[in-house]
Order: sequence, then C-alpha cells, then structure tokens
Amino acid sequence: MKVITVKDKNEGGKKAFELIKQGIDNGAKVLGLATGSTPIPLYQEMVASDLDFSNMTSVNLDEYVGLPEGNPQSYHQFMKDNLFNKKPFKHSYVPDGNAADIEQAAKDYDQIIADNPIDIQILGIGRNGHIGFNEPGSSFDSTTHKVHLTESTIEANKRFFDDEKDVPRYAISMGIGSIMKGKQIILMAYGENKADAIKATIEGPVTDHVPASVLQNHKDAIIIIDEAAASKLSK
Ligand SMILES: N[C@@H]1[C@@H](O)[C@H](O)[C@@H](COP(=O)(O)O)O[C@@H]1O
Repeated sequence: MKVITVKDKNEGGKKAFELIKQGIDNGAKVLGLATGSTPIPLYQEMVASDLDFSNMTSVNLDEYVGLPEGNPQSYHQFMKDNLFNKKPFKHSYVPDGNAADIEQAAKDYDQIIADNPIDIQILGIGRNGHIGFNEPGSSFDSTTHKVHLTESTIEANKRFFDDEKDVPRYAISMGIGSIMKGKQIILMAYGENKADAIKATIEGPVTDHVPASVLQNHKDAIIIIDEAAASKLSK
C-alpha cells in the first residue's frame, strides 16, 4: 500500500489524474469509477484534459436500488453530469438499480466485469470504511450483490436528499472480491470525517469490520489523502 499525502482535494485530484494518465500511456483500457464528492476533482481534471476516452470502457462501482436513472441523486445521473456527458467512453457500465430482478442484474454485472477486466479502479471511502457500498461485515470474496445500507451510510448520504426518508435503503454494488481484481487501485479520502476510517484502513488489522483494510493485501494500491484525512495516522 502506497500512501500519498496532499494538501487538499484539488491536489489529490491532480495526483490521481496523473496516475490515470500514466496508466493509459501504459495501455490501460478499462477504468473502474466511483461516485460521491471525493472523485469530483479528479473528474474535473479528466474533463479539462485533452485525453480522449472514446476508445475506453468504464465500469462503475454501485447504484442505489429503486431510484429512477434520471433522478439527480442516481449514480447514473451523477456520472453523466460529472464526466460522461463531457468525456464519453466507448462503453460505460453502471449497475442497474431498477432491474425487476436485482439478483440477475448482479450476475450480469459480474459478467461485464469479467469481460472488461479493470486496469485502474478509483475508490472513495465511507466514514465506516466502506468501499463501493460494501458495508462492514461484507465478505472479502463478494461479487456484485444487493446491499442493505447501514444507518451510518444513510445518515451520511441524507445531505443529498430533501428528506432522510427519501434516501434509498438498498443498493447494488460490486463486491470486494471484484474490486480487488482491479490491477491498480487508487483510493482517495479528504477531510477530517474520514480520518478514523483512514487510520483503520492503513494501520489497523485487515478485517471485514473495515472493508477498505483489504487493500493492504493488494499489490498495487495507492491511497491519496489530504492532511485532515491523514491527521490520525501515527506517523
Ligand atoms: N457508494 C458511495 C461510495 O463509493 C463513496 O466512497 C462514499 C463516500 O462519499 P463521499 O466521497 O461523498 O464522502 O459514498 C457512497 O457511499
């Protein structure tokens, strides 16, 4: 695990962008993408760049269950607004949270991941250490699956909705096993409210109580954090 500490999220976005650019120069064709506020500076860098993604594929981590695609809070819409409408990929996959059969949609998504092995996987992190929507307790072997969101995640995400009761209770997420197959993984975290999760991820034991701690077992995981997120690290 390599840790890069930056001044703030804009510098973090630039750093992550450089790594992606390098990866593309070295032949990366498939990017694993994430939502949330954390990757926004990276997507701004990608949009402002002269890079062309029209020959590349993107595979997103997760989606809420039951939010229509055009809902402003759906991850489909988030990706269009922040990246795809400005920098289209040849194919962009986001899990289908509106499928009549979510279990089948999860199986289909695993096939998409198998057909499009991820070269660089972008991750944020939840305050409880979740990655994608893999909440504490998720199996390290998990593939794409339906998730019952924890109260802490619902609480963290309610800022994006008019009312807490509008926050979806379920999501469909790539599993930890699928995420770990990414050849390189770049996790970003900014702000003090991520400091505990970052300490546990980097310095704690590898445990399913802290899903992101599994990255200690990955051979090319890079953690980009700002000083606030790094503030509880022992060194
Ligand atoms: N499913 C997403 C995660 O992929 C993201 O990492 C997390 C943190 O979001 P933020 O970056 O806004 O702190 O939010 C959601 O739970």
